[in-house]
Amino acid sequence: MDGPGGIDLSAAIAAPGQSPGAISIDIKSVKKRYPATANSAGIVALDDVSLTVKSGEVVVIIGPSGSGKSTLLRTINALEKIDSGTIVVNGDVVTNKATDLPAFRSKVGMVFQHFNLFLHKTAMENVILPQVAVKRRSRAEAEANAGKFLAKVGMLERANNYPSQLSGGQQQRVAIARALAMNPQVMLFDEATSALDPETVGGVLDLMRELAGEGMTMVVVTHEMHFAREVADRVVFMDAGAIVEMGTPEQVFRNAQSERTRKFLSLVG
Ligand SMILES: Nc1ncnc2c1ncn2[C@@H]1O[C@H](COP(=O)(O)OP(=O)(O)OP(=O)(O)O)[C@@H](O)[C@H]1O
Repeated sequence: MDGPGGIDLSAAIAAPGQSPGAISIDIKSVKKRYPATANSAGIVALDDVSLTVKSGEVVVIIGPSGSGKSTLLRTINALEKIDSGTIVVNGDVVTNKATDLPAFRSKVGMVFQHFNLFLHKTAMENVILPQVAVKRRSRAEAEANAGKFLAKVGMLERANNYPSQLSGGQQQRVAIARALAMNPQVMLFDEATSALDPETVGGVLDLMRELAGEGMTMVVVTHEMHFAREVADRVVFMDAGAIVEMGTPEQVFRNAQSERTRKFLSLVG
C-alpha cells in the first residue's frame, strides 16, 4: 500500500471503528427542494433518494446535468440541508440538529471541482492549516503529516508553491492531500476532474484509483465513464432527482434495465 512517495498509508487511511462491509453511509428517503425565487420556479433536486455505502466501497454517481448528483453528494456532509429523510455517516446522524457539524465534517473529506485552495497560502500551508484549526494538531505534527500526504500525491517538491504557480491537476492533488491529512473516514469527490486540462485529468484519476485500492470509502460524482467502469464497486444512475438504477459496472453499463439509463449511456459512450 505504498503511495507514489513510497509511504505506507494504510494506517492513516483505515478509519477507526470501520470494519470492511459495515454500512458507512446510510441515506434514507431524502427529499430536497430548492424553493422558488423571483427568477426561477422551485426545483425538486432529490426525490425520495435512498442509498447505502459500505465501508471500503467505491460508489460512482452518474447522470445527466441537473439530475441531482452534486446535491446528493453535498447532503452527505451537510453542505446542503434536506427537507425530509435521514443521513447517517459512520454513526453520526448528519440530519440531527444536535450533531456538531464542524467535528463531523472533519471526518468527511470533500474534493470540489474548483479545488477551493487558499490562494495566498503555499501548498504546504494549505495542507497544514485545517489540521491545526480543526483537528487542533500542533504545528510540528501538522507539518510532518502535510509532508507525508503531499509526498503521497506527488507534490512534495512543489510544497512551497502557491496555487497560482501550479496546474489545475497539481492544485487538485494538493486539495486531495489536504483532505487526506484530516484522516477522513469517507471521501466525497464532486466532479474532481471536470475543470482540468485533459492532460492533467489522468494523474488525478490515477490518484483516486489508488485511494480506492487502499480501501478508502468513496462516493464519486463524475462524467468520466471509464473511471466508473473500472473503479466503481457500484454505479448509481440518477435522473430528475431520483436514483433510476444502481448495480455493478457490469450490470449498469452492459445490462441496464431502464430505458433512461440506456439512453444516457448511449449518449456519453
Ligand atoms: N442553490 C441552488 N438553488 C436552486 N436550484 C439549484 C441549486 N443548486 C442546484 N439547483 C438545481 O437542482 C437541480 C440539481 O442540481 P445538481 O447540481 O445537484 O445536479 P447535477 O446532476 O450535479 O448537475 P451537473 O452534472 O450539471 O453538475 C438542478 O435543476 C439545479 O438547477
